[in-house]
Amino acid sequence: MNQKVVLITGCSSGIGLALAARIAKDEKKRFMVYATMRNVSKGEALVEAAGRALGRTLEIKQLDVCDEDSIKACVDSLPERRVDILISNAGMGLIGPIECQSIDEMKTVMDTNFFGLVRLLKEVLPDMKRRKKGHIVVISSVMGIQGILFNDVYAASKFAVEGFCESLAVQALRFNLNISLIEPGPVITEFERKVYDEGLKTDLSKADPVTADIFLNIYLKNYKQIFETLGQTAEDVAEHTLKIMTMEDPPFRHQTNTLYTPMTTLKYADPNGDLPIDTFYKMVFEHDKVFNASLNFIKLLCWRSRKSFTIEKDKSN
Ligand SMILES: NC(=O)C1=CN([C@@H]2O[C@H](COP(=O)(O)OP(=O)(O)OC[C@H]3O[C@@H](n4cnc5c(N)ncnc54)[C@H](OP(=O)(O)O)[C@@H]3O)[C@@H](O)[C@H]2O)C=CC1
Ligand SMILES: CC1=C(/C=C/C(C)=C/C=C/C(C)=C/C=O)C(C)(C)CCC1
Repeated sequence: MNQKVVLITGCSSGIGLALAARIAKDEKKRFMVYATMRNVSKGEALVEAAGRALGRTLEIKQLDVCDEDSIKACVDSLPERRVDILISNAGMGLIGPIECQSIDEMKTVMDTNFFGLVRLLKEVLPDMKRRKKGHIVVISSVMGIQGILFNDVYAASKFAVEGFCESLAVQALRFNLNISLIEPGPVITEFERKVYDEGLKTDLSKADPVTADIFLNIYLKNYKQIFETLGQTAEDVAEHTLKIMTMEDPPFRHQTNTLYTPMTTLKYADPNGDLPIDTFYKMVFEHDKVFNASLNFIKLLCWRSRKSFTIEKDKSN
């Protein structure tokens, strides 16, 4: 059997966990999955989700994307060090006014989200080039193409990921390698809870009252509602990723959330870059009118697309 070897990072929860379990349970058994996490004692949820696939098409391994030695040890432990599909998923969020965040906190975000990917590729890319075969799939974000209020450093880390991959993609093509960026909007995972809880704990004493007010009474106040309205499940993102992984000619970018695309389209619609900034300004600061109206409009779209999906499904039965 010609199974593809898949290495995924950050599989203790969320998208990584859902994706590892989904592809390990592939009906055609097309994949051998090495699901990695920095702390293997957190593997219980994945063990449960993987079920009978554990020990057959899925193995759990230790890998910390911030530790070069752990990446090397993990790749060295694979048969012939072969990785056909690398899924760089491990990541973390950070929200709040920059004047309330330490440089060390910011460095940890860059170190995990950006240098984590760089370290992985330094270990895996030379072998892929030699074999002239491989697919690098990176869980980026809509924030890899568009900044969002109070996500300054997180968005910067995902922009770094995107610039890095866009540069590398040309060279990769010369070696018959593909790179794909998966760009989810809000996804309901541990990420949301961790970021929100940390956000609530932010020491706002270094922020001026206006900034503190915007963060607490606009951003955090609407945060949960945004995830409830627009949020996708990790399983849904896993399905999108599987589709991209199995394409003959995979795209460089793929957004997973059609409810969010009106927002990212603003970026491509205006070369001056003012349209998304002005629109977000209105959505945030005239939020009573514009923001709620926008969310209600998106909810309506969501309801209609679910309805048409149900009708399509009914038709096909
Ligand atoms: N949730 C969302 O709204 C969105 C998320 N994303 C991206 O999706 C990816 C997955 O996030 P998501 O599943 O939502 O969040 P989770 O918090 O559920 O999962 C993040 C995973 O990354 C792991 N991780 C963090 N640091 C390291 C490290 N140094 N080495 C190895 N693993 C590490 C975590 O491990 P541990 O349990 O040990 O902390 C965890 O397994 C991230 O890259 C994120 O930026 C993109 C768009 C939207
Ligand atoms: C929709 C929207 C907003 C919030 C978006 C959020 C919160 C997106 C989160 C995305 C995530 C978590 C991506 C992870 O990589 C604003 C700026 C409040 C107002 C403008 C419209």
